[in-house]
Amino acid sequence: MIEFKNVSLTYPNGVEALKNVDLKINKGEFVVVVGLSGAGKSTLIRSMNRIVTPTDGELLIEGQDILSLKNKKLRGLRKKIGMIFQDYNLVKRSTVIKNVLAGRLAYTSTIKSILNRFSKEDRKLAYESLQRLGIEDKIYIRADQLSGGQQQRVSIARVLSQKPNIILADEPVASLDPPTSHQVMKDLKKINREDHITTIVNLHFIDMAMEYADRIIGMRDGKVVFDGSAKNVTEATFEEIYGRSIRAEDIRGGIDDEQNK
Ligand SMILES: Nc1ncnc2c1ncn2[C@@H]1O[C@H](COP(=O)(O)OP(=O)(O)OP(=O)(O)O)[C@@H](O)[C@H]1O
Repeated sequence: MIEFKNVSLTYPNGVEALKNVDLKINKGEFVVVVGLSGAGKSTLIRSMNRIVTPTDGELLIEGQDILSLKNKKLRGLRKKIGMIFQDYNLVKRSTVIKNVLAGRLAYTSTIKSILNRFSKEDRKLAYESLQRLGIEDKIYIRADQLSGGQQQRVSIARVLSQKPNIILADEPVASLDPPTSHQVMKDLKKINREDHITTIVNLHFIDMAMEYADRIIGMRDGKVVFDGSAKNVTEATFEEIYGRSIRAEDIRGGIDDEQNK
């Protein structure tokens, strides 16, 4: 379980990005965090693997307050949390398999990783992760030769090979076209269902949030202003979260294109 207890984060420039956040996220949940740009979604997600550190409150992961973790213990936390970014964060000039094996780095000694001596088990796991994403045929292709959707799938395979307990995805579909966006969300949901990995995804498209989330958390101005089952969410809920009416840019669309494929 992940538990935020009265968590606040003020950046050094004085911006209060999180204000008294209280949240409990249970194992295996698929949570989508929505809100306008600047609402604090990235800060919330990045707090959980301490890319940023809240300045107040307690943040418990499996009962442990992670806010004071340092060095080895912090690396231990990050080993079990997979992160997916909008821009994929791949080593573009490396092959797909090398990028996926990077998910094993926390389990491999520095010398072995420099020499590229990953174990047979690690290679098998990396290959199986690519298979689950349906891109095993790209194994020896350089990452920068792939489409955006394929690159995002490589980054998901890298996270899978890390064997995480939690996946954090920060706007994973923001750079993709509508049909590819749906495919990536389906991949994330499938992994969540099959492996029971707690998954927290930031999105700013309301139709995708409604389509894929079990639970939706709405943020505005650093605060959690909505938290509930996706089943009970309507356009009016988003208008309340956003504090304005819905616009075309809030909708990804494309679900029909995907179904017709
Ligand atoms: N490193 C930083 N230093 C100072 N202020 C920051 C930093 N990162 C984010 N902020 C500010 O904190 C607030 C919340 O930003 P955050 O990126 O968490 O929001 P968001 O909802 O993810 O928005 P977006 O979708 O635009 O990334 C914003 O006002 C932003 O300008």
